[in-house]
Amino acid sequence: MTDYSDEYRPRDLIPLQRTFLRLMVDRPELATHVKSFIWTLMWRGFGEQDLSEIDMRTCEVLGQNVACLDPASLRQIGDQPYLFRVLSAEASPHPARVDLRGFSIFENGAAGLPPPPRFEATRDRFRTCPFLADWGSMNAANVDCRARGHNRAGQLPDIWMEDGSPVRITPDLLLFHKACQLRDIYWDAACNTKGSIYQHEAIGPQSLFTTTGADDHRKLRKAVGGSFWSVGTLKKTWEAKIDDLILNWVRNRKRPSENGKTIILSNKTSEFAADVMTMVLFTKPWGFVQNDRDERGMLHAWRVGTSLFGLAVRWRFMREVILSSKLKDYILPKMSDEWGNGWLMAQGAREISDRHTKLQKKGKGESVPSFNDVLQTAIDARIDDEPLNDTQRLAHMTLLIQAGADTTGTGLGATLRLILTHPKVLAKVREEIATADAKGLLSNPVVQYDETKRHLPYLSACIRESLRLHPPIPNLFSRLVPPSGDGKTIDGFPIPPGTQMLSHAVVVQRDADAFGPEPTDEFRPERWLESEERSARMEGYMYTFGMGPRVCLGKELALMEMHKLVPEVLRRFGVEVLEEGRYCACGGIAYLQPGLMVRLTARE
Ligand code: HEM
Repeated sequence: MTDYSDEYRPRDLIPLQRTFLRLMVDRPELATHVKSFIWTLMWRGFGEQDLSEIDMRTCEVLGQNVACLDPASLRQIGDQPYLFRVLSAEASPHPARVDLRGFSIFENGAAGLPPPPRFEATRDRFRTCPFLADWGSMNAANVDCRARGHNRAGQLPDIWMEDGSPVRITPDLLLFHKACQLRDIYWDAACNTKGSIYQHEAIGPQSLFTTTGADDHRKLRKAVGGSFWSVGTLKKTWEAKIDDLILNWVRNRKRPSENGKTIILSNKTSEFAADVMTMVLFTKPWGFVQNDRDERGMLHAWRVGTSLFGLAVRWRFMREVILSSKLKDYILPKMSDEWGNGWLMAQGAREISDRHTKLQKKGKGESVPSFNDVLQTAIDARIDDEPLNDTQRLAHMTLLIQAGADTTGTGLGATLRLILTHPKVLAKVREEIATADAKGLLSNPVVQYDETKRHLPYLSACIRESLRLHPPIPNLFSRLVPPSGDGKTIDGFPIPPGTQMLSHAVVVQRDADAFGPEPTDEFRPERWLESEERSARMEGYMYTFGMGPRVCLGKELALMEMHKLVPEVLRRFGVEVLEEGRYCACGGIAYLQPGLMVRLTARE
């Protein structure tokens, strides 16, 4: 019998797995004892062809027995008949696994569609549309269903490897799911390059978010980031203006025609956040609050559009064929549109042009007020002493509205939903607000950011807990291990050069080692209040706003909005929840679907 021991080296997964397969081939009777088999890091040293052969072999030996079988090669999945054979075998792979792999944006992307089909439907989909299986580029979409699946109790946890080893989504893309692994991925300056799916023009010119190279990103971030986004500047320059918006928002809700009326509160919070963004960008908000509506359907278009956006960047066929043809005129938003993302871009362009006119007048000595908004910082920004051009400025403005409006709105809506649907939590929050109010610790008419943090610790804990449990951007943000070099080791796992590494907030923020011992899929604000030391440790594991050099630019702004509007809603209104909706992760973003439907009644 072959001696396998020389190839068996703990932690050295490749020889280990290779050896294991040889053992199974030699002694197929042992395969009946195998319950689950997942290839990990198996591709190193193999070409695609070899991988396919290895998979064939694996499926032959293990396909009939194991409950969870994960082949190694995923490219050209549609051309691999053995996969269908495995899928249709009696002992099929774990359905959640197949969901994860075989599930595309088509099934999963659009709101309102039925829940993800099990592998039967997935298999049918491949039969009819094998070209959908361009996994090399579409892979990332599929992890969305992990977030969704997680809500369907019991489906996903068992696909994680107990020892924390990464889950391979495609041959060169690894998903890490332990919170302790995050720092090694996102704080490593050598890996601050984003994967190639960000390099596309389907969504316009490069912005902070789509800049892939570490150096280019650093320069752009330095130019358009900076102290503007610090908590100190935001408080000094913008908090009073945000107060005005909150007062308007509250006034709308208190109008006789509105008081006691059924509303979708989570949509109203998004409208508020959208106006904060447009105000911070251009000084004068675009009217979401003033007109008490989703102006030009921008929020709606954003939610619907992210599925297309996801498809455009991840599906090579879409990106390279469809969007390079005339068809793109029918698919992508246009500046001539009267609504949605097209209108957003057109309005952004008008704001920029209007600003140039005003600055020219100022240059001629006319009386024009000074601006201290984001647009002004983009006009003043320099990269290597060169100003940005207007296309770059517009890309920046568009990105900020998209990145900061509905995301923060979802953060607000989800926090209110979780508080309102947990009666004990709600009672504690109300009591905390009432006590602080009675002591005169909360400003009137609008609570200040610092006051909530200092005097409403339980409410602050609710916000953190909501951001942990229901992150508004449950997306995959990949970083690249330098293609040349020795690769990298994370948590003891060797990662080959050229690998894309990523994580997912929904998954990682349920890691019991980081956020336990309380059940991590439950809303327990108390976990943040046990001790400062524990709370700081958990904060270090939070991935909701990303981490490292590409951490969210608007994190402090989003937190400020949440620490102001949430207490204001709860102290100004009685709230009857008519339909709580559900947290829905879709196309890389999340929102409440169909929404948090409530009746607000003004309190004296
Ligand atoms: C609760 C609300 C928000 C959440 C959950 C959130 C989440 C995130 C995450 C996870 C990233 C990191 C992406 C990566 O690693 O590549 C990010 C980046 C970014 N966010 Fe936010 N964000 C929020 C609000 C905002 C706001 C209000 C703004 C407005 C300024 C904003 C602007 C940005 C920008 C510009 C980036 C790209 C930063 C870079 O690559 O340098 N976000 N956000």
